[in-house]
Amino acid sequence: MTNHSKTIVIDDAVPYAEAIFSHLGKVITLPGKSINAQTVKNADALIVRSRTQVNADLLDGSTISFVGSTVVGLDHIDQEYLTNNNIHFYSAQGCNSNSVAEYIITVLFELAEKFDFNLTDKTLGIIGVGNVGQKIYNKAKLLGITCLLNDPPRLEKEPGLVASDNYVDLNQCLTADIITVHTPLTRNGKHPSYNLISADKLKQIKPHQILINAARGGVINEEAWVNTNTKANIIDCWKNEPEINESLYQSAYLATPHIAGHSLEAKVAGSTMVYEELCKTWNISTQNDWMKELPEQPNIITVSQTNSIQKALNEIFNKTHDINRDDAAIRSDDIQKLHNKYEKYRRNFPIYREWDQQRIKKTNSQKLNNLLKKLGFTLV
Ligand SMILES: NC(=O)c1ccc[n+]([C@@H]2O[C@H](COP(=O)([O-])OP(=O)(O)OC[C@H]3O[C@@H](n4cnc5c(N)ncnc54)[C@H](O)[C@@H]3O)[C@@H](O)[C@H]2O)c1
Ligand SMILES: O=C(O)[C@H](O)[C@H](O)COP(=O)(O)O
Repeated sequence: MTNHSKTIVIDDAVPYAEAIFSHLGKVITLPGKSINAQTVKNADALIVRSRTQVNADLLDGSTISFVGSTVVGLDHIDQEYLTNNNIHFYSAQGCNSNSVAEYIITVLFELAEKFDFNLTDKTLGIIGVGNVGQKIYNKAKLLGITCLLNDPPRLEKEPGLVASDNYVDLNQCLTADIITVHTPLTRNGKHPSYNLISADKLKQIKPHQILINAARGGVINEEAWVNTNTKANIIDCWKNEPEINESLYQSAYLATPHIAGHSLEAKVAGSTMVYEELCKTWNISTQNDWMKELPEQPNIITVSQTNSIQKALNEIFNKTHDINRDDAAIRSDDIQKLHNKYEKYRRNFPIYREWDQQRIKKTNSQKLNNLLKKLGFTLV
């Protein structure tokens, strides 16, 4: 039964918002950017993704006592303000890490195909080995890709990692053939990540190297990146989205509109994690009736050839999430059109499912079948 005494304002990009949250109170859904002081003034809970700045300007004078974020990045949340004002805050850490890891692995296989190299001959540098970075590392290891890892804050907490894994300093990590960044965007503290790959650091990059940013705009210095000669730039996260830097955009071999974490599983995990926390906070039992709204399993994937495992995997990854389609969807030489398409496409992003939801028709290669199982696919 709906509790009409409570009001919950929710970003309308939170999937199944009405179905999941409506038994807890009156649900008001709004585009994240349209959530303002007026719309939250008399509400009890606010549930955002990344497009709402949560701070004193938004919440001063409101009745909000719970803020939930169904995404991971925290750079849009003034957590100190929330603590000081006794507002309960919860964010769905880890909810989309597998989605981003699958995006990166898909990108790697696409690059290998395009530039005709063998991934097992390359090194992959992972900067930031948290939920996302660790999953990329685990998958890369299964696929025989050599990794260099960099995460000074994690090493301080777990010094034993140096001995057991390929942890290196940033300069060494920047020698990898392919470098991918997965730190949060932070400007303070002992290890700020803003401008981590600075103009100076970019001078170390050689023309055979590939740079990927699916973390946040600003971790790699964009102004210097535009003028850095690389083999390819892959960019999912940008400064000033959706008004992204035109020259950097044109330099990108693959440019996607901040969708690496947008699998259906990731979005649903973000929503349900916040939902469970809100139920706990309000001391209300959870319900799962809304789950009947989830779409059916995707169709079975068939692989057209198995002579090359790398090519077969590229085909399969592309069939689960077509990253070239995401790039093409926003491509435009007219920067204004690009900016418009950017936000529109990500807000209406086509549903895709993670590997563990996918069924593959058993191939005639036992090695490929084993690898697919280890990567989470079901063979039928
Ligand atoms: N493109 C997308 O759709 C998408 C999706 C999810 C997350 N993200 C971004 O990726 C970031 C990472 O996500 P996560 O779930 O792995 O977060 P996480 O907190 O689990 O991991 C971040 C890791 O980065 C490390 N780190 C912090 N500062 C560092 C520094 N200066 N140098 C090296 N390592 C550093 C931390 O120690 C931690 O291990 C998020 O904060 C978010 O901004 C983007
Ligand atoms: O930080 C995160 O979790 C991701 O960047 C997330 O995918 C972004 O959320 P969105 O912009 O879709 O609201």
